[in-house]
Amino acid sequence: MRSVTEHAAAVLDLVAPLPAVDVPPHAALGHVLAEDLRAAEALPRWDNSAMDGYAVRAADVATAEPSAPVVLRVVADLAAGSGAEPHVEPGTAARIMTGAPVPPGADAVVPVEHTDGGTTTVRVDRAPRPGAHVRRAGEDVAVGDLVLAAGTELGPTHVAAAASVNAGLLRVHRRPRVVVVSTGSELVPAGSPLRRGTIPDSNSVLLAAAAESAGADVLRVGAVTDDVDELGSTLRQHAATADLVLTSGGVSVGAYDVVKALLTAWGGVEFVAVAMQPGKPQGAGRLPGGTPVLCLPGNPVSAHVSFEVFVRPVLARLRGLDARGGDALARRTTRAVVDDGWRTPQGREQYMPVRLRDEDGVLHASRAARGGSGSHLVAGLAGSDALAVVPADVDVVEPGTTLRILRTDL
Ligand SMILES: Nc1nc2c(c(=O)[nH]1)N[C@H]1C(S)=C(S)[C@@H](COP(=O)(O)OP(=O)(O)OC[C@H]3O[C@@H](n4cnc5c(N)ncnc54)[C@H](O)[C@@H]3O)O[C@H]1N2
Ligand code: MOO
Repeated sequence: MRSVTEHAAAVLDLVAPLPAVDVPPHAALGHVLAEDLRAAEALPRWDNSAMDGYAVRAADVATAEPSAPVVLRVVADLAAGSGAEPHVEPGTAARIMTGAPVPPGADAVVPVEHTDGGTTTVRVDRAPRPGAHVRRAGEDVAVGDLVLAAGTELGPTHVAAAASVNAGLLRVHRRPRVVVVSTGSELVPAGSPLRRGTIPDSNSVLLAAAAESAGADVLRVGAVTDDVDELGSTLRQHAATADLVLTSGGVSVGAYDVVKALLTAWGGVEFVAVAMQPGKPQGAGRLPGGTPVLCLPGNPVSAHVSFEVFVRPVLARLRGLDARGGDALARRTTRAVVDDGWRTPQGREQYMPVRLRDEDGVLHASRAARGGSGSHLVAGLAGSDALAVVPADVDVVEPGTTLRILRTDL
């Protein structure tokens, strides 16, 4: 049997970061930056007012107080957006709004509350310190500063930072296009009438949602029957447009295990037993045109675990997250104390769906489904927010043990 680490490395080797494309900041959410973004403009671009009020020479009003106000002549009215550059000579002021460039000569802003609000002359009754309420050019970033590093997964604050330095386009990795196919003659779309023997296809729904939440654009083909020709034409039809194809089901030793039968005949895909539970039977390789394909086991919990352990890191690499040098999986791991014990198969690393609870800053994990580790317990899976990882050489997990936790809720 192949270890989890070996199989994870083998599937990662199938892909490389996708090429870069240019997208505007408002469309860049969730993309990964392909190049450093440096500031072409300082931010703020010019000294500007932090208050609605009057731009003054601080020395002119140094003695101002309510009982002895200083009167200045108002020489300009500067709204935000005004490009005017009036010179504020001694004895004068410019009315100014928040965000407007501070005019030459002025070195402080007096908030309107400390004046009479006049438009031809203004009475100032409080002395500002020099520099008061002036936002300095370049105090946020200077020209040439690094704003966002290559490899950053762009969230709302990142795209805002890019827009604020006036980036019209961002160089990001293209999002992966993932095709999801379920196999099994027992499968019908959720919501269809069921008869004895048929079940709803939950894996294509699971895997499509998981891939989308991991930053992919997904085409969910749905379910095909255990017919080699049907699967073959479906894969041929969609492989050309995909960066990654995910199948579920049909990879073990059954008489109708169609994925294994077809892709073994096509060549290019290796079917292996991985020392894990669930998720033992796995296929990985390439379709005839070269598109990477990962063939996950059909049991729903096995498909979920396989996605989290093998597919999510593959999507991270396609998206360009490698550039950060981090392991996509490592960032999602933590440790927790197990509340309930259970038996585990020896020689296979176990991934147990658990629910996490914070108790005085210590993370606790308990099994999410009453039945425990059964790889068919798909509804119970919805009550889990992580997978507890039990090392292969352990056969009993005692309550109170600390285990590595792979979070699936982040
Ligand atoms: N004789 C053996 N039988 C099995 C072995 C084995 O080693 N020897 N391994 C078991 C393990 S472990 C797993 S995991 C499964 C994997 O089998 P397949 O990938 O071939 O999956 P299927 O047989 O197609 O389906 C398994 C199970 O999952 C249900 N299923 C499949 N697809 C879906 C779907 N899209 N939505 C919901 N449920 C799905 C299917 O109805 C079966 O109940 O093999 C074991 N058997
Ligand atoms: O390995 Mo299977 O994936 O246990 O249910």
